[in-house]
Amino acid sequence: MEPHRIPSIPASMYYIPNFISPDEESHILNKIPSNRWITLTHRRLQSLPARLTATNTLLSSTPLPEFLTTPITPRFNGLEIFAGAPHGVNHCLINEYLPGQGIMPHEDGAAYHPVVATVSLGGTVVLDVTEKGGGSGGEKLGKWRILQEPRSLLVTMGSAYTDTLHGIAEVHEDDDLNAETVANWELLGDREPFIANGGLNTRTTRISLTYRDVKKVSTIGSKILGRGKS
Ligand SMILES: O=C(O)CCC(=O)C(=O)O
Ligand SMILES: [Fe+2]
Repeated sequence: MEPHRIPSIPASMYYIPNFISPDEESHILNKIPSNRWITLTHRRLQSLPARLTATNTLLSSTPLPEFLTTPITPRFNGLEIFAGAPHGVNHCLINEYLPGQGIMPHEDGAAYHPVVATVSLGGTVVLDVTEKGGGSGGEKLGKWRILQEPRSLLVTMGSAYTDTLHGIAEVHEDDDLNAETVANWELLGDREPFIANGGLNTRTTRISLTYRDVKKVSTIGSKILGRGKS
């Protein structure tokens, strides 16, 4: 993973362009169920294999569907991305953003083992990453921009997971994209379109798959079956 590390960001974020092929990308896009979207004001999403409960518990005995695991999760294993996670990947959030849509700056929090792996499909966006404030005000907080190309993988772990917020601006264009302003510029699969376009990225529909390990998994199913005792 070391060659993929994004420099300048707190440890650790990694960016891998072309993590999946164009054929794999269209296969996944075709398999996303059209009738399972949960519509929010600024985007829509699917939470698989189930939504977390109010206590952030994954209450499901169904594994992730095949289109989300093949070929992606074996590649995570090859890179040992979830090697330290108690369950490995057990959850995936599918987010869809139309041009002009985004997500407010937030942290993913303690419900998950502190590793997120994001596969991007469709369009390109800038993810804004900011250092969390210490509270006293005054101090200069770190800010970084990560350009996420379609078919790329972004991995966030460690203090990048615990000490920063991430968000996507609600814009139709990302501008001023260059070596000075984009933290993963040298790691991009293809910088040419942004250079040719004067540092602009025109948003098109983007779908992201965020893979995680939900820490609390209910054993209710196995209790019902009388297999819960260990
Ligand atoms: O779409 C993305 O890349 C980010 C999604 C996100 O931050 C989340 O689902 O928590
Ligand atoms: Fe997030």
